[in-house]
Amino acid sequence: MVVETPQATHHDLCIIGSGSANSLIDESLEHLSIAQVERGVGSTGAFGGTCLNVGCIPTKMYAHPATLAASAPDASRLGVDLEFHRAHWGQIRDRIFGRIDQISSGGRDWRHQNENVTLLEGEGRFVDAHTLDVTSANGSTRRITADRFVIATGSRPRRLEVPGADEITVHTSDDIMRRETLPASLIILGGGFISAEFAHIFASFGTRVQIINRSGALLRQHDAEISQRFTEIMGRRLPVHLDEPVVSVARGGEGVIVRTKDAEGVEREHTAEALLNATGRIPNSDGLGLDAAGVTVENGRVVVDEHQRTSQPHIFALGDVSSPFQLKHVANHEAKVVQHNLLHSEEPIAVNHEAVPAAVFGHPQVAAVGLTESAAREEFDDVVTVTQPYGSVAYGWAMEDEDHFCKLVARCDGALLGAHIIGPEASILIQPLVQAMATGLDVRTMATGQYWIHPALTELVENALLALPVDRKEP
Ligand SMILES: Cc1cc2nc3c(=O)[nH]c(=O)nc-3n(C[C@H](O)[C@H](O)[C@H](O)COP(=O)(O)OP(=O)(O)OC[C@H]3O[C@@H](n4cnc5c(N)ncnc54)[C@H](O)[C@@H]3O)c2cc1C
Ligand SMILES: NC(=O)c1ccc[n+]([C@@H]2O[C@H](COP(=O)([O-])OP(=O)(O)OC[C@H]3O[C@@H](n4cnc5c(N)ncnc54)[C@H](O)[C@@H]3O)[C@@H](O)[C@H]2O)c1
Repeated sequence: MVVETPQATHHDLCIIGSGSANSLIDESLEHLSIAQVERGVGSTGAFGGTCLNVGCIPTKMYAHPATLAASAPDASRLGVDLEFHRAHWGQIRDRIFGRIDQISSGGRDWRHQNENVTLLEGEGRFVDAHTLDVTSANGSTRRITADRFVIATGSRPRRLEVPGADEITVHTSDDIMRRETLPASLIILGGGFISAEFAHIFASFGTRVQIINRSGALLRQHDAEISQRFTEIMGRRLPVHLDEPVVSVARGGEGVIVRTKDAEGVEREHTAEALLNATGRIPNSDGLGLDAAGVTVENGRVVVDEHQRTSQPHIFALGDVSSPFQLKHVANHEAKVVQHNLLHSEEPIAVNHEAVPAAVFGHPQVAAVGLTESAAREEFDDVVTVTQPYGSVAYGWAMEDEDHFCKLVARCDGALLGAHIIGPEASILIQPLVQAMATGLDVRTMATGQYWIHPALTELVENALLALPVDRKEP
């Protein structure tokens, strides 16, 4: 029920954010009066959050044509001459955002039509545990109160905090995809997911890309063998500067100059037309007035229990603002848990953060689930592993593959602890291994208890499972 007072409008539920929290609002919450607060994400201030507007979806819509463009050298190894002429950046960009922007604005219009939902377009900030001020772009503020809240404010790109950063254009994933032109050259700072995906996209389209990374390997959070192989392959494709922390940036050279200094004190200068900062994302917990609401924040993340409840039992949180995983499928799962717990507070369900997979849509792709070998060895003393090359199965012969592999980590009794794949279609090949971990299927039953289509690339997974030295007393 909406209650208007001279000071504030009261709602049953207030949801801050229109990303993953958007899926909370369906017919099951029709009986509630809901205020949804959204300030607009990215460079366009769009409705619908990161994944739709500036994250998963547009990046993969760029990565797919990039993979086509990058296939020419692979084809020539197989005796097929393909030639890459050029990427029509403007055409690709307009096709992608012509589709996405409509979905975003359609979602916003739909929300405005919902009878039980009031969409408040502005920045939310708690005044106390039940009161939120919403300040719109024109500076006007509306005050609302609510019985319960969901904080789903996501995360934002980390700012580059070195001298000179305020004087040049430092792109982030929020704005680089909407550039007017394809840059002739690009420096990418960071060696994680976003760096890997944008390096693939721009390098494939013909931009001279270089990566500058503070540490000694790319995708460092992955299993060490995967990280090492990915770093090697990227190093063959484009210049990768490792162990080079950035000390300053400036206008000059081809457009921007990035100065670095390594541990020995050696200073270097790199130049490119454009600069992309991809050094991580910060949860949007600051600026929300969470102190005033009595909501605990640790290391920037809103603290939640297994039911996604914050330190205030009537305030839930989900997604990048509170999750240890900044992944859309995790945020979606957490949203389902929150929805259930809003409706059934007497029988709350718990979140499941076991066997969370992730894929990097670079070239090559990388996909992983579960423990790395080193994490597994820290936890268990009977760890066995196998590293199975793509080139060891028939489809890998067809591809003349020499670079890529599947690595499995298990216990001697056949329990799968982790799976790591680098290579073509890794994001798809990982899924049966995710299923095995989620259902507790042991590696022998998985390998021998089903047909594996011959000679599909999935034989890579079958052979890796068969090669694992399980069922033995000793590792
Ligand atoms: C370039 C990129 C590529 C990615 N690719 C993938 C991928 O392939 N697969 C994958 O699983 N994950 C991917 N991710 C991660 C994924 O996008 C996020 O984990 C997910 O979108 C987080 O959802 P969320 O609901 O927590 O936040 P969001 O979707 O960001 O929603 C939060 C919303 O809250 C709004 N907001 C913030 N503060 C306030 C406030 N004070 N008042 C009002 N509104 C506010 C924001 O404007 C935003 O719309 C990618 C991320 C990026 C940046
Ligand atoms: N395919 C996907 O699922 C996908 C794609 C893109 C982003 N994401 C999500 O978004 C998150 C953010 O992506 P990201 O690539 O920005 O972060 P990341 O954590 O994957 O990588 C950040 C990189 O920046 C480096 N770094 C951090 N602080 C630095 C500093 N001060 N100076 C120099 N280097 C620094 C890190 O060492 C690392 O190499 C990812 O962790 C991921 O969860 C997912």
